[in-house]
Amino acid sequence: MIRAHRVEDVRAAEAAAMAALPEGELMARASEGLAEVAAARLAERDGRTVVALVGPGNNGGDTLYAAGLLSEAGFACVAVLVTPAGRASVHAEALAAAEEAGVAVVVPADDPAAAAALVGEGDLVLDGIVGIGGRPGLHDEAARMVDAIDDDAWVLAVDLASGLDPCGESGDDEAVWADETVTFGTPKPAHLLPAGEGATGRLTVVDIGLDLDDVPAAVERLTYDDVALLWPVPGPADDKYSRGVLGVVAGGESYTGAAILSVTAAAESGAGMIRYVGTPTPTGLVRAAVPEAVHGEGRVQAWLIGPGLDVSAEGEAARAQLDVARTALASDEPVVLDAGGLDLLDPGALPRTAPTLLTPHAGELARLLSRLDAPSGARDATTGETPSVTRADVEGDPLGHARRLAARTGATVLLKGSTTLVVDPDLAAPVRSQADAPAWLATAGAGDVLSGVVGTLLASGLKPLDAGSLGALVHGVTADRVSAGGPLRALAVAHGIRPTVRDLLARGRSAPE
Ligand SMILES: NC(=O)C1=CN([C@@H]2O[C@H](COP(=O)(O)OP(=O)(O)OC[C@H]3O[C@@H](n4cnc5c(N)ncnc54)[C@H](O)[C@@H]3O)[C@@H](O)[C@H]2O)[C@@H](O)CC1
Ligand SMILES: Nc1ncnc2c1ncn2[C@@H]1O[C@H](COP(=O)(O)OP(=O)(O)O)[C@@H](O)[C@H]1O
Ligand SMILES: [K+]
Repeated sequence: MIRAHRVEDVRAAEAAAMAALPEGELMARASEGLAEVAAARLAERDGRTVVALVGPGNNGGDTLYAAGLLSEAGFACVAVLVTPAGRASVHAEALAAAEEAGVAVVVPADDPAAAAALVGEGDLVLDGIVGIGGRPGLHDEAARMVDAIDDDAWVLAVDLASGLDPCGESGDDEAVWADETVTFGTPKPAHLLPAGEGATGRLTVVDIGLDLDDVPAAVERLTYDDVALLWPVPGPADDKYSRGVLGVVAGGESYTGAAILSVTAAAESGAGMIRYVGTPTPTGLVRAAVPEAVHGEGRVQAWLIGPGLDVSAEGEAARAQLDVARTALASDEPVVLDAGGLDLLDPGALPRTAPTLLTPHAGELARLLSRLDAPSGARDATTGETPSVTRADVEGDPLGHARRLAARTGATVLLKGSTTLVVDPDLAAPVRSQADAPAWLATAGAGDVLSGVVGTLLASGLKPLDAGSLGALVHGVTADRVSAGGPLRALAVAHGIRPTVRDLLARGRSAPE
């Protein structure tokens, strides 16, 4: 698992490490690690010239020391001091060391055009303007130098792309857009959250000896090796019931395909048993496509409610299906609520007592929050009234809105997107953030497949945070394999889950202790 820590926890760990080390040792470790990565990238790209953009704090200090090491290694290095008071406001010892090592020093205020021209010559640019002490945004002079970076240069952000909010709460509108970030000790939240990861680029962590093992993370990302740790693997004493029965209320006469996709994905994920509840057309299709599923109500360990479900459908069969969904929601069984099922959430019946996982995309989350916010609880985007929350609002601040929905409902919220966030209703718990899928997965029916995977995991007894994030990881990795760089269809992703889980489990078995 990749764990990103809060800035205050990083600072405390740095202070503890510094107290036990000779002065300057931590910064030396950071700058040596940074210079090593920079030298490797220069060698890969046959680069010779290094431009270091240097700000006023320790981030600039790291960068100056690294520039000195690169100069000693034979690269042509220029330090551009993007600080209001030029030389006077940069890390003095680091500046002296850099100059001693042969780094040329330029103050843009003296001649902005000449400084910009020099910046444009860098094969590799070290962004050392600000790190974890930075506020979002760049001042004008820094922005001018960043604009002068050549399109072909490799931009290496030091600790954090300058201009980002280190906490990853606010956007990246004015940040440096790095090809790679070399961070120290541990990732920071901005590296893993939608508000920062685009500007972060490839993430490389340099170990500087911080001890954060027992410090709770702010953001977590599951990796391949977590599959073997978390995936429910049956033992000799298991039977189909003990492994977890998943009830699926999905599909209707309008959207028949969603039922097949979610039930297929559940079967491919290894559900002990699937009980499907549908209307006649999807029922016939599920019988043909997934003969393993049984039909009708019965005891389950979790319900998946909603893919392709039309809550306004009329007719006896649709009403009977919706009755099952409402009874399941009112029960004390775990529930995954997806797509149309989200419309069944009754604000008066929240929070549910049992584990509950909501799996909206941005538009569904906006619609649900708008409905829950409305005084009557009845307003809906489809009525023509202006919703209080729009899709654009959610896309502008996905984490904030996922947290808001989790707080409002007491449920775990999985917000789908190119980065999928899973937020626990205990807002102090780490946020899970998964970004494993190719953009080819943005295709109709992909969400139905995800719901079948997470439903199976919830039925097997995983808590919603694990079920959601593990499901998103496996869904994304499967999509990547199925796509192999080209188009994919949702049904192919569903069929790819079984071999993907098998291979990820085998990887866990062969991993060294
Ligand atoms: N604390 C430590 O022991 C270590 C810190 N390290 C480095 O130190 C960095 C943190 O250093 P600092 O706490 O000095 O903070 P930074 O160097 O990140 O920046 C703080 C300075 O930048 C100014 N500033 C903030 N936002 C700005 C903006 N948007 N535009 C322009 N100026 C802005 C502040 O007024 C302050 O002077 C880390 O990111 C890391 O690179 C590493 O050397 C490892 C050890
Ligand atoms: N740009 C993207 N890159 C990677 N994955 C994406 C991207 N856009 C969407 N996804 C993923 O594709 C799936 C789409 O789900 P959803 O919007 O519910 O589709 P549908 O309702 O048609 O099934 C989600 O798992 C989401 O995380
Ligand atoms: K930086």
